[in-house]
Amino acid sequence: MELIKVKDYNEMSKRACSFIIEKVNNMEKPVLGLATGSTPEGLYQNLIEKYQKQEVTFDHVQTFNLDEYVGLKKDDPNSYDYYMNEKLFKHIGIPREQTHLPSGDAADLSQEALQYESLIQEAGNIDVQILGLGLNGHIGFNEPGTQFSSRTHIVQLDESTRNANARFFPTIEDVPKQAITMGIDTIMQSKMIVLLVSGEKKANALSQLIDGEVTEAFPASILQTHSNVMIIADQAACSKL
Ligand SMILES: O=P(O)(O)OC[C@H]1O[C@](O)(CO)[C@@H](O)[C@@H]1O
Repeated sequence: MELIKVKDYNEMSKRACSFIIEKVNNMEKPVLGLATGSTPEGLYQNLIEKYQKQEVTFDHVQTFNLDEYVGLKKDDPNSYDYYMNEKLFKHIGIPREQTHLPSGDAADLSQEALQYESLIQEAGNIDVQILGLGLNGHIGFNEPGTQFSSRTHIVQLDESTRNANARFFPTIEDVPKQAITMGIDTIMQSKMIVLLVSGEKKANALSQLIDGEVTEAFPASILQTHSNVMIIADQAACSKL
């Protein structure tokens, strides 16, 4: 794993943006894996600015998001579909049919999970997967205890994850209890992984990811075994290393 230490959130976002643009501009058909949460918002803002300055285009790009809440419709302001559209897709001229998220309101969620896996394979797998880091070591919505061999599946969200994400919802009761997420093995099949980590509250998790044992009790620890991982982390997040 390569660790790039940067000053703060802005630097992290800019660094990630330059890296993605370099890939997108130099690949014929790049396949990007995207994440939600607060961490990548700065990256997406930077990408929008670069698009507006005509330094990058996205019409040849396909995207696959990590996860989606179960039970929310695409137009629900708390769905990840809505988040991605508002914070990135509608600003960068990417054809919506080239963007993919698992559908959290599919009638048959198991079938949806299988189909999502097939779509990723058909696209030739993910070239660069952007990841955030959960406080408990989750990646995507793969909570502690998830098998490393997992593929796209339905998960019960930990109370700690529901609490951490409650800030986006009117009340904690409104936070869904389930999600559909790429599995750990799905994420690990990405050719490259870029993990973004910012803030002091992530410092313990980052230290455990880098120096802890590889265990299903801390899902992100599996990244130690991937051959091409770049971590871009700010000073606060690196404070326990
Ligand atoms: O970036 P945040 O908001 O700290 O979230 C970290 C991770 O947790 C999730 O939001 C899921 O809880 C992921 O999508 C994200 O990568």
